[in-house]
Amino acid sequence: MSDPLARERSHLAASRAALRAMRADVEALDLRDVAANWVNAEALHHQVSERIKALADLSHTPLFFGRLDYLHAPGAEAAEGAEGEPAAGGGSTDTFYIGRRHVHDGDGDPMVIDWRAPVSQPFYQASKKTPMDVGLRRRFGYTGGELTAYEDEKLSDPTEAEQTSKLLQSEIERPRVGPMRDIVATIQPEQDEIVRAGIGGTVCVQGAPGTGKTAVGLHRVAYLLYAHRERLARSGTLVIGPNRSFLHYIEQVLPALGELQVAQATVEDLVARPATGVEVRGADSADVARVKGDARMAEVLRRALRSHVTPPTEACVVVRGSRRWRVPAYEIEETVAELLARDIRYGAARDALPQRIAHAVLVRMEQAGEAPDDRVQDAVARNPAVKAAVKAIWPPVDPAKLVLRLLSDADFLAAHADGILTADEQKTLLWAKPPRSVKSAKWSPPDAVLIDEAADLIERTHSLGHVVLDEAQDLSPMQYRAVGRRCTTGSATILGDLAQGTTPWATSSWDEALTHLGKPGSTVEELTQGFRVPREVIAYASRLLPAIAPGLSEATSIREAAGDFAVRAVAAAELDAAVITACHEALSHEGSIGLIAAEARLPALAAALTEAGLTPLSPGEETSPEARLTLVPATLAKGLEYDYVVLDEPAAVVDGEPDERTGLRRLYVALTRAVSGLTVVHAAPLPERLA
Ligand SMILES: Nc1ncnc2c1ncn2[C@@H]1O[C@H](COP(=O)(O)OP(=O)(O)OP(=O)(O)O)[C@@H](O)[C@H]1O
Repeated sequence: MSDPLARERSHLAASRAALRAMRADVEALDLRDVAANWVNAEALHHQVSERIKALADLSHTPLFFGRLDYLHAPGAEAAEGAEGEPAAGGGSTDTFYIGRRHVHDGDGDPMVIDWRAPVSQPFYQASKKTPMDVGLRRRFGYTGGELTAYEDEKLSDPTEAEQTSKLLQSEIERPRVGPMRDIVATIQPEQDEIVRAGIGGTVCVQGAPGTGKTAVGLHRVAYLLYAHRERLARSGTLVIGPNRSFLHYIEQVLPALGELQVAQATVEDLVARPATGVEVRGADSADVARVKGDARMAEVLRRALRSHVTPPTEACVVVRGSRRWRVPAYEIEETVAELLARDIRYGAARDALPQRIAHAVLVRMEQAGEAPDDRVQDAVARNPAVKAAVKAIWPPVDPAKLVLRLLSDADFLAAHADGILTADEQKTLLWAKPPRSVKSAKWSPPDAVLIDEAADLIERTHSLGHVVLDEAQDLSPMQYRAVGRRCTTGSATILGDLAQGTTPWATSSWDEALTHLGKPGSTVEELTQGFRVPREVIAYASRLLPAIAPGLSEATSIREAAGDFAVRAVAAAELDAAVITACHEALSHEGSIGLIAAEARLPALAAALTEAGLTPLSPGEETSPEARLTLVPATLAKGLEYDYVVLDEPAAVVDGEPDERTGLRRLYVALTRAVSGLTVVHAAPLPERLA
């Protein structure tokens, strides 16, 4: 077989056979004798069935997408994950095929190396300048699961010129259908650096629209799970996104990379039941939400909580048998002062107090010649007199009740907010009509965050091993704190774009956000290469940058296709019809279509679409060849992308927001969703900067 393509195809066939054999091996496992008891057996069966699922050979996802021929066998450290004699297919012992998962033959020798293994890294990082001991890098092209092409770079050959990869380019240009897909075959060097950054540190990524932030964050989770599997299996990982439709859009990326265990949530989910026990049914005006989301609220809550601690006024007298033991008030007071000064969690201090009082009793017993042991101390700690004293001094506090009182009792609020919040701010916080109970209160999302903060002051929140926070620019300081306390002992990947901040409290600096997250001084990386938006379209959208985020650099576009771009002015009476025409035009192309419009325009557009026989999908709903058009409220467009975008009435999108800057940022988001074409249709004048 001298034809290289035929040789590669035969390696693919052999690898697939090896994968089938691996799966058959697992399926054939006899678990009856291995598991000692029923619970073990259940757990084992579950593990095995997960493993069988993970070993499925998916015909539409190529088993490998690249190959590296090293000049020398890689050292032991680099070869981790590639143990055994490497693939024979390439004829050399230093040839490695790179794929989504590890595949080995019957002797345990690798046929395909996991893209996350150290040996695979040069596939993403090596260049003519730094060949990383790689002689040949080969990329494979597939058509419907068939290996049909390959492309070589002789990295260590000085006579060969650096060239851009056609396969890479066609992958980037490929039309989008359905949910987000992985980019494992084409991760770029600057992206790879973020993906493989160590688990110890938090990384923050600022990037213009379409620079791959979301993609990088998801691949980073997959990488960390590979490199620190056991640790993260114990502590857990979580991806946080702005809303359900966004999470739905990204939910298949990690499973496609073989990672089925990563939880996903919105920030609202984090602090909703069961974390706080309250149901969110209300909403706040921007003014109220801004004060509630301010970091100073943390100090108000802390003060309010600690105000429940009341120094004892009388001695604690414990009766045991015929004897009475008396711990004087001043002694208990000293203990209380010491616990307060230690600044441990309110609940932990409350748990410690009975033991401390009991210890004081024990000291007296010993002084009286008794020889009490630990059991006596425990019994004294549970004594009704001690319990009553603790209840009076350090009463249990319910976090929701604490927040309820702060928001309804002006004096209580003033007592703890004076010097922290202005009188006006305090007034803003107070409910006009205080609810009667925690249950009947119409809690808003910012309230739930306050309750979550209070709950953490009482009892430490469980920390995960790694958290990815996407669209991070939109969080309030209090929300950052809520995310931060979920990774106090772990690390985080923070992804966002300051120009796309559309909440009134959107952050203006990553350093500030990182401080609220509890990760001050973490590295901030910037991505500027755009993979989504065509050049002309990104240039048009970037006209808004000086107004919405001065100082941020414009994204470049590495897409070769110029893209379709049109701005159409029509008479007001023609607007709906012109939008429908633009949708029909878009539908004549391949791929997904997004019609983005202001909330206020949705009913009219939905009616016009229905009349035209076009039934639109909702954001996050899966597109299919029959249904490719989604009607997207501008408020939900963030993070999503469509091949063709029709943008309805920019002025209405701007007017839909409380202030102009937020409106223009919303418009910037809407303008940057298109992969292949954008048509702007308007009747009202365009915002000045676009006109
Ligand atoms: N290295 C790459 N190879 C191929 N496609 C890529 C690459 N990086 C990103 N993309 C694609 O570019 C598009 C934009 O990526 P992504 O959504 O991650 O960008 P983003 O920076 O999060 O954008 P936004 O700021 O709009 O949320 C996606 O379709 C993604 O798959």
